[in-house]
Amino acid sequence: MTEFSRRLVRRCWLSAVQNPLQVISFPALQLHVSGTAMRASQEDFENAMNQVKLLKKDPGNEVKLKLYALYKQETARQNYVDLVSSLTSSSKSSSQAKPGADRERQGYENLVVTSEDGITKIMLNRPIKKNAISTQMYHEIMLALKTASKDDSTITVLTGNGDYYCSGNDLTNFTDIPAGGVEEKAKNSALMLRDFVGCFIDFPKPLIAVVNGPAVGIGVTTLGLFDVVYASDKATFHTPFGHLGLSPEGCSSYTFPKIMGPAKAAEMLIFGKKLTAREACAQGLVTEVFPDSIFQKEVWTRLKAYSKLPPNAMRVSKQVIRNTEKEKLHAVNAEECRVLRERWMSDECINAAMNFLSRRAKL
Ligand SMILES: CCCCCC/C=C/C(=O)SCCNC(=O)CCNC(=O)[C@H](O)C(C)(C)COP(=O)(O)OP(=O)(O)OC[C@H]1O[C@@H](n2cnc3c(N)ncnc32)[C@H](O)[C@@H]1OP(=O)(O)O
Repeated sequence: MTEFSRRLVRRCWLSAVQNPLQVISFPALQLHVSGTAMRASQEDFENAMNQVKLLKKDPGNEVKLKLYALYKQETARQNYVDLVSSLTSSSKSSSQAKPGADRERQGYENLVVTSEDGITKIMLNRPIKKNAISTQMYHEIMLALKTASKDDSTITVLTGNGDYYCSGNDLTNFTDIPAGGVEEKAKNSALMLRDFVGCFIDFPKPLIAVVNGPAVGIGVTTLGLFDVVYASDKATFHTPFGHLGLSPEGCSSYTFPKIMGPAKAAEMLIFGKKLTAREACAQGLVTEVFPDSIFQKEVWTRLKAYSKLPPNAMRVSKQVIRNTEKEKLHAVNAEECRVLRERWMSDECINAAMNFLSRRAKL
């Protein structure tokens, strides 16, 4: 271990232990040598990362998560470039809609929300991260759903920008540890998840998923709470909870066995079997699959026709279909969040998240 990397690792650890909040805002791994700010080179940084992996004494989950938070800050400049690039691609994507005919809702950082032809479209707009849902996005989606539930559109659509529908929970969400430590983080996350899933359970109008590409984790589990799910034949459906040391959410522990039978649900939710769009359709999770080349055209033509049906009849029909289940779904949601709160503090879960963040594991 070089003197440089020893100092770098020591500084990360000391900061993490002494002042967790300061560590989160620690400037991207700058060292001060003889009064001059010196940025650690990529090589120094990678050396330090390797040394951390070789340490004989485990520094504990909390310190490890903070080290990875610092690791993510080193990628901040890349994130800036990525964000600009996602802005460019979102303006390309929204150009599919007719300019002027579309009422775009402002104020969302990672969503594009539009209303046209009686349809409110909520598009996850973080294509560079495969539409992984950051903490801020959870709040933005909740706000968009609450707003859509009261607007004058007749149906609401959730879709993704870019090649993915959604890669699930952003695995860096757990590197942002508050002063109360991992326990407080797990408690807050469970509360947020409960509210988030609650918005889908209570959504009063027809809710349609337009699954434009692969869906992972919570991007899949919540599909059981949609009224209709259309998928491109490029979409896949993956709930790798076992691999991540996690357990099911989004009411999937109840909706999936109901939709596809307990054995098929267990293969997905316990063993993480990934389904193709056609398999998901055969098992009832997806309503209809379209060839990718005609997916957008076919789906939007159909949705525009549906949106012209009498809105009150659609609303009432949804209520008749779903209302008897609501109480049960809220109870399932609460129990899933309680179990997950424990899971998030487990070594199995923290190690899996760190393996992904250190680029040692992908699905
Ligand atoms: C906090 C409270 C709520 C919690 C609710 C519980 C929810 C649980 C879940 O959703 S579990 C599922 C979590 N998701 C994953 O495990 C997916 C992880 N991602 C991957 O395995 C891969 O990225 C991939 C298979 C989705 C795509 O692979 P590939 O096509 O090779 O692309 P990249 O890996 O290069 O991805 C590009 C870019 O996106 C970043 N990224 C993708 N998915 C996530 C993610 N879920 N979280 C964070 N970041 C993600 C990836 O790191 C790349 O970023 P980079 O360019 O390296 O900066």
